[in-house]
Amino acid sequence: MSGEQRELNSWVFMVTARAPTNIAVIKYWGKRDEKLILPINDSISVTLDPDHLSATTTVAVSPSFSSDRMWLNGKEVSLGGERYQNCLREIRSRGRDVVDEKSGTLIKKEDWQTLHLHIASHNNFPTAAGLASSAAGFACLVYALAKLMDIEERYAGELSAIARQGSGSACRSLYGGFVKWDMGKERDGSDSIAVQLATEEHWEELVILVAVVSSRQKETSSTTGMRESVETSELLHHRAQEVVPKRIVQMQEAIANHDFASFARITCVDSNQFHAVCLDASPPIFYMNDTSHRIINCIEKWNRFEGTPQVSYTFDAGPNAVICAPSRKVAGLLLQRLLYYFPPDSSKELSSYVIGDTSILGEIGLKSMKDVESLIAPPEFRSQNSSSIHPGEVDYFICTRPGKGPIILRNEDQAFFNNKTGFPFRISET
Ligand SMILES: Nc1ncnc2c1ncn2[C@@H]1O[C@H](COP(=O)(O)OP(=O)(O)OP(=O)(O)O)[C@@H](O)[C@H]1O
Ligand SMILES: C[C@@](O)(CCOP(=O)(O)OP(=O)(O)O)CC(=O)O
Repeated sequence: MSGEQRELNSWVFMVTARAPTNIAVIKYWGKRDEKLILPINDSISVTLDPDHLSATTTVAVSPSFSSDRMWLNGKEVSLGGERYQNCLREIRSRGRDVVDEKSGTLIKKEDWQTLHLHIASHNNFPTAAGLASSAAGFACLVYALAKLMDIEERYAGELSAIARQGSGSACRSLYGGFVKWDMGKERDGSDSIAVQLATEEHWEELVILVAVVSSRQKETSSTTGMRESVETSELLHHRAQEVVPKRIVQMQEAIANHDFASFARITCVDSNQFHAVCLDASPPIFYMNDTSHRIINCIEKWNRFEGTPQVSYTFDAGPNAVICAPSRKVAGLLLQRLLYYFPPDSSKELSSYVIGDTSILGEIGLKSMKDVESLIAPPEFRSQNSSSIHPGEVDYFICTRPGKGPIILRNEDQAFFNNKTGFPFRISET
């Protein structure tokens, strides 16, 4: 940095971005390189609407900062972990000369190595509950820092390869719509990148419903679960070598052709195989719980009753279900079923039980809990008794859809730092 800028130590330059989560329909499970986070198979995901599930991150740089610091959901967290350090190092090495137009400050590219960063991020959904907070979080961090440092990709997917080093699934959150993560072949991971298969508009009729079964932190992290599966499950190797390559081709075709029946079939069997791999690990890993199994049962029964898949289900490393319907009409039928089987416990209002894009509720005439109480058993369950109703087992539902990739939020009111000090407005005491 030049002499006169060194004296003007008061400037703060910052950028705020928002990035979505994604849900895998062909799962990533298993690494061939733990440090670079290189997978043993390709995967495909749908990006979820950031209005309902996303991370928002402000990154700031100032000569007045004495160290790199990060606040996650209002609480200071350490940036010392290898994954944060790898992302920061990769991003810093690509930083370019930047002029902050407001203050006229010039940051030279070599300054990025010595200037410290402040990072504040908030998720609009529970962190570490198996709702891919790390995917949205690392995608957002890398995207925001790339804007701050004016980084241009030297090859398509370069930013996704950096986000991947934060959390594998994060690479897919750099794009909207339908995304494939190519496992790649190179040892340095440069070809292990995300590629957009289709934008969110390509199949915008899809409706996605997340059943949040438990928002508590899970027992086995994805990272540990994957490592133990690679080390002990024979099924995992068969899956990666024989099964996934075929499914990737079939899934790409299903997405390209809006073929919901194939999309749903592959999504369900792939989720089930991923959980079978976890069960095949030694000791076995359980991510789904009884409620998850009941949700699967309810959907399988409905699909079989109709003779063709009405909706798909998939579960990541946790008990929450992500259910996909081909249209608003079918999503309405799905919601009626789910609210019938899994009503809230008596204390909850409908408006806090179903959140996100709740317009479908109105379309099916559900305005209050009274309407939910008067729902009748769906035809495929008419022969059963009331023991198939499980009040209070689902925390809440999020109604969403395929969504767009990361964006920059230009309104200064959306930043988490005071633009004079570069420190958070509010710091949580907890
Ligand atoms: N907004 C964020 N910005 C940066 N890092 C984040 C953010 N949110 C979460 N993380 C990181 O991700 C970690 C949680 O990741 P973890 O894999 O345990 O949960 P998850 O992503 O919710 O679940 P899964 O990846 O299994 O779907 C946090 O401890 C934190 O390090
Ligand atoms: C089940 C999954 O959600 C696993 C996600 O694993 P992570 O990306 O969280 O794991 P790390 O790379 O170790 O951070 C399937 C998927 O998203 O493809």
